Amino acid sequence: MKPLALFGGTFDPVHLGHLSVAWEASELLDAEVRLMPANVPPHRNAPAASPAQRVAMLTAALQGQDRLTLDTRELRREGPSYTIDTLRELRAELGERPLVLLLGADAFAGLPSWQSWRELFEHAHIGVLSRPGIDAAWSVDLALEILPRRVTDAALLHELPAGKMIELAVTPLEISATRIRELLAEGRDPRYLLPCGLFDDPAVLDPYRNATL
Ligand SMILES: Nc1ncnc2c1ncn2[C@@H]1O[C@H](COP(=O)(O)OP(=O)(O)OP(=O)(O)O)[C@@H](O)[C@H]1O
Ligand SMILES: O=C(O)c1ccc[n+]([C@@H]2O[C@H](COP(=O)([O-])O)[C@@H](O)[C@H]2O)c1
Repeated sequence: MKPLALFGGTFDPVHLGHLSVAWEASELLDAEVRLMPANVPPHRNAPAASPAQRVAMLTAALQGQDRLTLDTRELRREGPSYTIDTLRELRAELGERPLVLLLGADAFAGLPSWQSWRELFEHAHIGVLSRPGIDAAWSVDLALEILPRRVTDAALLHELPAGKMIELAVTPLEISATRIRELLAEGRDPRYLLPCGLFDDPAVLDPYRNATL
């Protein structure tokens, strides 16, 4: 069965790195991919843009195609947006349909600090997206949990609802939201690091202009 893949993030703002790796993951996994903004990202400072502003940017970014869609379920939940809560909810909705949680290599390296992280595999597979500049070294905890779960054939993820891990070698794009926020705060214009839909409304990037970082 075709998997549903979830790509969670702060998206403060969404950039071409996010879109490109999500698009390639959808091709490599033959999966529907949903971008899912976190309301209160658990392990970082509050985003500069509000949930409504981040949704407006994501909506603009996703125009003109239907392979990548938006899932706003975490924005309806108060408190830290723990991924385990989202996966429990989705698993109850999906029955046996395969679910893949997509994580950049940096987020994946920090997985053992996530809420109930081992339980994530009861509800989903994990797809790890390569990211430039991120060392592939895993902590012992992570390696012990992951190595028995690792597969290289994406077709296996269509046959089981959850429990496997796959590494997805995507085109390296050294773009981060941090760098984009820095450029905008300096009064610069990171036009070609961002999806062109974000320039339809000049006010959409205001949360980052003249900001104190
Ligand atoms: N260029 C990229 N290549 C691969 N994965 C990425 C890239 N940018 C972001 N990701 C992944 O996208 C997910 C959401 O990331 P997030 O919204 O925090 O973006 P970010 O660019 O890492 O932001 P920030 O610089 O604010 O931390 C994470 O799993 C992250 O690892
Ligand atoms: O569940 C957790 O404990 C947890 C801890 C850190 C990050 N996450 C999720 O990981 C995704 C990427 O987070 P971030 O901070 O890199 O944007 C986003 O969906 C977060 O909600 C989840």
